[in-house]
Amino acid sequence: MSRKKAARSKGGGSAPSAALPPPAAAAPRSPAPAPELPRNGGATSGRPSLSSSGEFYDLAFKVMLVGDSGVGKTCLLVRFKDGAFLAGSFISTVGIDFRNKVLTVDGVKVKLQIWDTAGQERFRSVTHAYYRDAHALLLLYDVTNKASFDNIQAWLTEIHEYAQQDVVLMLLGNKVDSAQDRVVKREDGEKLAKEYGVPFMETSAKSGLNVELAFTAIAKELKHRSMKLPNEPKFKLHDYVKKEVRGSGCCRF
Ligand SMILES: Nc1nc2c(ncn2[C@@H]2O[C@H](COP(=O)(O)OP(=O)(O)OP(=O)(O)O)[C@@H](O)[C@H]2O)c(=O)[nH]1
Ligand SMILES: [Mg+2]
Repeated sequence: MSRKKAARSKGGGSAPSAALPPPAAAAPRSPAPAPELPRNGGATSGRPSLSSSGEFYDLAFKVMLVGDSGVGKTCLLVRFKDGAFLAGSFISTVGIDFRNKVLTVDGVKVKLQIWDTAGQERFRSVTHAYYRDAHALLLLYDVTNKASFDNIQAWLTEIHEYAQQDVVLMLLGNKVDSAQDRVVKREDGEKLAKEYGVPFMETSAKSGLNVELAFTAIAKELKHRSMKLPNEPKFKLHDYVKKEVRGSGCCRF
């Protein structure tokens, strides 16, 4: 399993790095959860745990970024983790990489271990092995690349085959800052998401639009599933995303 980045046609740039945890096993569809991170979702213990970066957290979940090569998975992760954009460079991810971030959700510290997968076909067998331990998947396409949108159906088939049935899934149309190059309309993304019953939002790793929101929404859903309090109303991810996207002023970059 390599964490290195292979330089692609558009030149150099920095990439996230961290010691890569291995998948629990190579065989897909076997429902054995990783002991550290129980299925959707579980506290690691009754007490807070300490992350490798020295931050305490109450709950930990694995989130996987998937989608065609070049849609902006690595940039989305870097934007979320570091608040920066890897401008002008495209260093295609090799295999899989990961970064951790601890969020505070309704007063609870939630650690997201975010796995950044390679979109290139040749690494597909590597990423397959990681699906089954993912608590949530962010599936990306690029609004300036029609093929990446057309491939969403194939990605959903793959997800259906390899991920857990109860995995939290969200569709993201990235690069909305590139308004002049847009070829996939927001309505098309909305329609596809509705067809498959998944929450949807448009994002920009470049401007930061909705990046925090996408991860926060996932963390909220996982936290609510894990810590359902009596008398607490059910958290509805779809409704939350709709409300927050409207509030974020979806089309300002
Ligand atoms: N304009 C714009 N460009 C972006 C955005 N996100 C990523 N890019 C650019 O798109 C290219 C690909 O981004 P990456 O994040 O490396 O793509 P990836 O999905 O990780 O690709 P693989 O690792 O090959 O799967 C880079 O040149 C980025 O600078 C965005 O939101 N807006
Ligand atoms: Mg990448």
